[in-house]
Amino acid sequence: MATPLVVSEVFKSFTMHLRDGIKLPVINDVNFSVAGGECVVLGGPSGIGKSSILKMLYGNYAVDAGQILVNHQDRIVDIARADPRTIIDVRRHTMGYVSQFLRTVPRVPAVDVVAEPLFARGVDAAEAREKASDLLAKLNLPRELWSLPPATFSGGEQQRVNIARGFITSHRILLLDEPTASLDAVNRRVVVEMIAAKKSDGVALLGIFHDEEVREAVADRILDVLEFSPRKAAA
Ligand SMILES: Nc1ncnc2c1ncn2[C@@H]1O[C@H](COP(=O)(O)OP(=O)(O)OP(=O)(O)O)[C@@H](O)[C@H]1O
Repeated sequence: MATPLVVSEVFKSFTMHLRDGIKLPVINDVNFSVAGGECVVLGGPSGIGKSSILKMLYGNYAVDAGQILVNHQDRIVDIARADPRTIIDVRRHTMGYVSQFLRTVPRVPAVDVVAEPLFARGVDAAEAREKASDLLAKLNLPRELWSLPPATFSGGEQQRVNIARGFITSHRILLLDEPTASLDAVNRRVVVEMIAAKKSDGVALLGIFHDEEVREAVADRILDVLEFSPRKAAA
């Protein structure tokens, strides 16, 4: 089977249109791949470009040059050049993303927020809700919250809903942007176990973890993003 994710010669800069079009180079010549069953962690100092890399991979940020090759339903898709419809299809079937914050939808109960990626894939609603409930129980979200919209939940409760939503599918690639930032020690351990289970299932994981204990527990490899920094080249 082809490698799930291959990033090759990627460059990214931000153009500040309100500041005379000043160009801020962020990363140069990014090269790495993530194999199935592997968890690669993006490391390096604050502001070096870790989140920007994840956002490019997920198709949220444009890429100046290079390729982001994703093995999607037995063909290779280059996210750097894919049209929006293809990117939506890749997100639905192949590549998941757990951001640090939940984007809450008014009036939708937590259990349906979690089950939604399965609804989108045509899974039976009762089956999807059962799987969502299992994940919310595993993440110790109080049962009385499951039927409520998450808008008023605490930061850690919202983050657990977000993690459950990101982990509910069997996507072959999972991008994790600080998924444990607002969690207590017990729930951090649950997430570490959930990541280990994804690895055993052959999922390719790429994440940012500022918590050193979590990073050490999940990382097969730490990629120092400083290596790709234009600041390094200028030093
Ligand atoms: N949308 C944007 N527009 C302009 N500049 C941006 C944008 N997003 C990020 N940047 C800049 O790109 C650089 C890298 O930011 P990024 O968030 O990727 O870093 P990071 O390594 O994830 O940082 P941290 O560990 O603090 O979260 C920063 O200098 C940031 O200001």
